[in-house]
Amino acid sequence: MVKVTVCGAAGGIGQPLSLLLKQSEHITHLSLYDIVNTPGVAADLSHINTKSKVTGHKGSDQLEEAIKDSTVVVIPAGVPRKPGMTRDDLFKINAGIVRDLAVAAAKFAPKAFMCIISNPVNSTVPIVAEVFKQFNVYDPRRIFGVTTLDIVRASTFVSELIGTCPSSLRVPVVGGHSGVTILPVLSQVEGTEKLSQEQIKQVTNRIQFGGDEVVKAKDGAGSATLSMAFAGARFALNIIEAVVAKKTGIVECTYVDLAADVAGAAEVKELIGNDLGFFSVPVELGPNGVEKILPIGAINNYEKELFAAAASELKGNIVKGSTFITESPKL
Ligand SMILES: NC(=O)C1=CN([C@@H]2O[C@H](COP(=O)(O)OP(=O)(O)OC[C@H]3O[C@@H](n4cnc5c(N)ncnc54)[C@H](O)[C@@H]3O)[C@@H](O)[C@H]2O)C=CC1
Ligand SMILES: O=C([O-])CC(=O)C(=O)O
Repeated sequence: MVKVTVCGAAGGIGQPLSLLLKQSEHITHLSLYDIVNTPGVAADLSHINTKSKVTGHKGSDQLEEAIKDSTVVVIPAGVPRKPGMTRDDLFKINAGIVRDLAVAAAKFAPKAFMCIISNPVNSTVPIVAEVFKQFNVYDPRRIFGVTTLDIVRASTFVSELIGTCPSSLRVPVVGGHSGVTILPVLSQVEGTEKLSQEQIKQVTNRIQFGGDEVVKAKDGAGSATLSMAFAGARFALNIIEAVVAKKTGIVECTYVDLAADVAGAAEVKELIGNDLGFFSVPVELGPNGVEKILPIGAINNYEKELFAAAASELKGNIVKGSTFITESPKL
């Protein structure tokens, strides 16, 4: 059985994400959870003639049934930004939502691969980690912050400049998932040497603030949903390929706990400093999730400046997420 549960399945991301996941022949059960509208979304998707059974679950009374024994749990639940807001402004509402979903997962699907989309990702992933620790089921190889949209955007924006095929251009983007904590490593991308430093700066800024571009264009109607659904499905399906189909050599940048006792973590910590617990790094996926953390590789002086500018904000975000759980009454 390969059960994938989408929490927030009736939302702007949740619906197209579920549609993309319904196309996978590896998934046998697609479980859709939300506090509204899931019966309709599930009935609709269930008519698609692919392998997975689709079930809809609405409201917290049905959360256990929704999430129980999931192989993968994808969480795009919570509120999105409006113009003028930062991702951190979403913490007030989304931290509690993500905590409650993490509690259900820790109790009823402790072995699930957790893919966290809800913002602020820099803080919500530490929240999930702390919840799993409290339930003594924490495995840092199985909890991921989904930063794939940054990579997708970077491939698009850089390709536009250097004239390559966007779907095959791989641009490493490490760090976190908000503004200056998003760190594109363009010096490692062949073809960028022909760009001026001004162009590099501009495209770096566009990647870091790509989310704001969409928030502004949607003008109060939310943030990226369709591109996020694409990115989220790519990430979740890569996990499934690695775990279920045992495909090797799949590498994605994703925001993980560097405490993961896996090859490569120490090397990355040396580059970014020991006190940053979570960081998006290139990860090789395997049957247990994070198989190997790959080196970030050489970065140039401009990128070193970006790394330095990211550290304090990212650290603050991580502490805010962790302490939301550790400084509250025991769950
Ligand atoms: N990681 C990333 O790169 C990105 C993250 N996001 C984030 O994803 C989140 C969702 O965005 P949208 O889908 O646009 O929002 P949306 O408002 O369209 O959908 C969110 C869904 O979550 C549901 N929900 C609320 N509380 C819930 C709970 N306790 N349990 C289950 N479901 C619950 C809502 O009913 C709604 O259907 C936001 O926090 C947004 O900032 C958005 C884009 C990119
Ligand atoms: O910008 C937002 O609030 C949503 C998001 O994370 C993104 O599009 O990267």
